[in-house]
Amino acid sequence: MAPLVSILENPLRIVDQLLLPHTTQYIHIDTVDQAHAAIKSMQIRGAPAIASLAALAFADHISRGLDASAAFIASPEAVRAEVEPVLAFLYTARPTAVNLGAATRRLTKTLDDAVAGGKEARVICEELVAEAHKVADEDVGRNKQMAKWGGDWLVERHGGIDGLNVLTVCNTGSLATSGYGTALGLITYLHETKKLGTAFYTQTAPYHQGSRLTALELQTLEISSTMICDTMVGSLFQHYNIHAVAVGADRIAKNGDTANKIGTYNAAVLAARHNIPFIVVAPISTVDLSLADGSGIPIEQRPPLEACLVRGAVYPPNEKASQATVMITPPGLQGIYNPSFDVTPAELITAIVTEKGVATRRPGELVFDLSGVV
Ligand SMILES: CSC[C@@H](O)[C@@H](O)C(=O)COP(=O)(O)O
Repeated sequence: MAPLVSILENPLRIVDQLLLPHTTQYIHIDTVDQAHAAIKSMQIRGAPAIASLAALAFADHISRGLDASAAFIASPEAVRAEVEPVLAFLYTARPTAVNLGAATRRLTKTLDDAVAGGKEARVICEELVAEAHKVADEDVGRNKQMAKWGGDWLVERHGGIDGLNVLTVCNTGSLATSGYGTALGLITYLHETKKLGTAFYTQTAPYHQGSRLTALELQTLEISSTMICDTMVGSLFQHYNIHAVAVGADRIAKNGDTANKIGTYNAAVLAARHNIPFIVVAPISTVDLSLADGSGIPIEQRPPLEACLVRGAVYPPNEKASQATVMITPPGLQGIYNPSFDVTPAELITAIVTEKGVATRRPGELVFDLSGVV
């Protein structure tokens, strides 16, 4: 079966990830406001995918202005007055994934360079649209590159054996990117090169990116897989031969400390206890060299209610009500901790894979120096 697609263009649409895996419904994104709301509500999620959607919604906004000869085409200053608030607004949609900020900064630089180069307003807008499309289009190619770097590195580390069992957390596949995926891309590459044994994945409560989205992607790709509850990682490591943990990232500090989906840190601590390589797979746009370490990474706190609810299909199947959201806590429960991400310290990470290659820590060092990688 064809891989799932998170974003379709012309007209811009996204698959509503709140309804997956039981309903596949594409929703139109006609405005920057709709893109912001879709990212915030997690109808689309995954650090690269939200950067791609923000860039494409921005491109559509500018294109519509060009087609309609909008007032902001009047001068370079008017373009700037239009563009800067739109980019600043998109950047506020979710705080931890730095790719969104990397995309908005990249587009701001395109604007600055074009204005400094004395270009006329229409040309500046055309360059902005082209650059925004590049943000989304580049993603698939670099994902395939990272998957190969990381997959080949892992196979070599294990002496070229087949049947590698890899655990992943959350969803980092086609749904979380413009296509192919990061950590799930590595798993897909191992499958394609016949080196994969089984892909294990956590359910990833409370949003269940694992049991709803990774499950669907692996099923669609016909990759041999096994789901575990988040609480079973230690048991898995005790009872199965797991050759690696591969995860994505929302932001990586200069020293390699990595923010990723809540539960990643637990898996990293247990992987270290069991001497299992722990691999982070993420594009360079995820590295934030402005942060020396992970203590400065903003961690998004999701609404407490999200941790009290489970969404899914009615079971056993019932024609009257196909989907339902149920509350699993007593009504009115107070005191709920619901951070969306945690930070895994660099010392627990064996390798960080970007499109430039595989970075490892120097022998005896607890941290990475990623300044040379970016
Ligand atoms: C290629 S996706 C990388 C990360 O964004 C992913 O691992 C993750 O943590 C996603 O979190 P989410 O809250 O679903 O957006």
